[in-house]
Amino acid sequence: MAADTREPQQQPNELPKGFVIGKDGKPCRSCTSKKDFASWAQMTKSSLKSGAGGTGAATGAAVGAAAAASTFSQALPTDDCPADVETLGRSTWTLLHSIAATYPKTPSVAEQSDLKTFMGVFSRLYPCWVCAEDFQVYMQKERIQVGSRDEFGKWLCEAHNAVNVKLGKDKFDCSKWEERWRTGWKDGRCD
Ligand SMILES: Cc1cc2nc3c(=O)[nH]c(=O)nc-3n(C[C@H](O)[C@H](O)[C@H](O)COP(=O)(O)OP(=O)(O)OC[C@H]3O[C@@H](n4cnc5c(N)ncnc54)[C@H](O)[C@@H]3O)c2cc1C
Repeated sequence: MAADTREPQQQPNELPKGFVIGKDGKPCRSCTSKKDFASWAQMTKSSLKSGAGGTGAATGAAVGAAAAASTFSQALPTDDCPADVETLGRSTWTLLHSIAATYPKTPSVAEQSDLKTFMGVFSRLYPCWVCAEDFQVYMQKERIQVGSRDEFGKWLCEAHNAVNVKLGKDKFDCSKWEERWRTGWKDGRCD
């Protein structure tokens, strides 16, 4: 889902849609879904077998990917593998929305400052670099709201929705963010 054509462009000509190379020129697991990574492994293995590789850095990336991806694809049914873009995303949203859920209703100046700092650093360190770049742009456009739990919760919900829209998913109803992440649903299914 994280298909991206931005720099670095050290990719062989034919890549499965959604496969992303990291800034180090190697396959970026945390930017790519398991499915796309496995497709890349198959393609790379076949192309290496037939002797039709790319050149220079692209070939290096391909060889690295073949080795990494063959292990990765064999290990698909287990959970103890490096996170792909979806597992990483799901876990991260859980952390972020849970931070919103426990953020004070009336935060102190220090708490507001901590949250701003955390989110700024987070947006630079997020392991999927294409996701991180877009999130930084989002944060520049939509200034973070940290004045209260509800303010931050809704800001984060809208930020998550921006990613949902980018990925072609439905928007979440942000009036329900607390039910989803703090109180549990009114129908009692979380009790
Ligand atoms: C900062 C960030 C940027 C990302 N950028 C990309 C990207 O560029 N490309 C890419 O492929 N993936 C990206 N991801 C990952 C992506 O957002 C998803 O996490 C991943 O695709 C798995 O999606 P999912 O359908 O399991 O649900 P997720 O989107 O992970 O959501 C988890 C749960 O949160 C709830 N939820 C959904 N929307 C909202 C909302 N708006 N507010 C509150 N709760 C909500 C739902 O109950 C859902 O099941 C990013 C993740 C993060 C944290």
